[in-house]
Amino acid sequence: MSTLYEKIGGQATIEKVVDAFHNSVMADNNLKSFFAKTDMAKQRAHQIAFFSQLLGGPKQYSGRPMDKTHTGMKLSDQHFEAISNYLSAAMSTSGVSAEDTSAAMAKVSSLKAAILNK
Ligand code: HEM
Repeated sequence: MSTLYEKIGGQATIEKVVDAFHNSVMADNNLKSFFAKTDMAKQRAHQIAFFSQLLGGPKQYSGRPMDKTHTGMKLSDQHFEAISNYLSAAMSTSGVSAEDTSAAMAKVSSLKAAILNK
């Protein structure tokens, strides 16, 4: 059975998704300040590895776990929603089908409690 990672086009699609996602986040005045001190090249590599792994691709993520990464950011439901919406839109514009996008977003939603540290 093919994984979601394979279905959407593997690494190449995930790279496109992460680039479109980062462009949207960094153009949003309510979100970009969170990343003021972030090395975005490293962030890009970690996001690509993280999403690949989350969707059943190679286990190559070497960053921190989601709760530790987002500790102290005082994130709200609205922040999570805004980021999720950009991610979902980035998948659509990168050619991921509606069905695969919603399956991927279900996996992202399952991380909500850890990311919000709740
Ligand atoms: C929607 C689900 C989210 C996922 C799947 C996610 C995933 C990640 C990943 C994989 C990293 C890299 C960790 C590392 O390099 O060790 C990261 C870092 C980061 N995330 Fe998220 N994140 C999410 C939501 C959010 C939200 C809502 C915010 C704030 C609005 C946010 C802000 C950040 C920041 C600022 C960093 C970089 C921290 C640093 O510079 O060290 N994330 N995230």
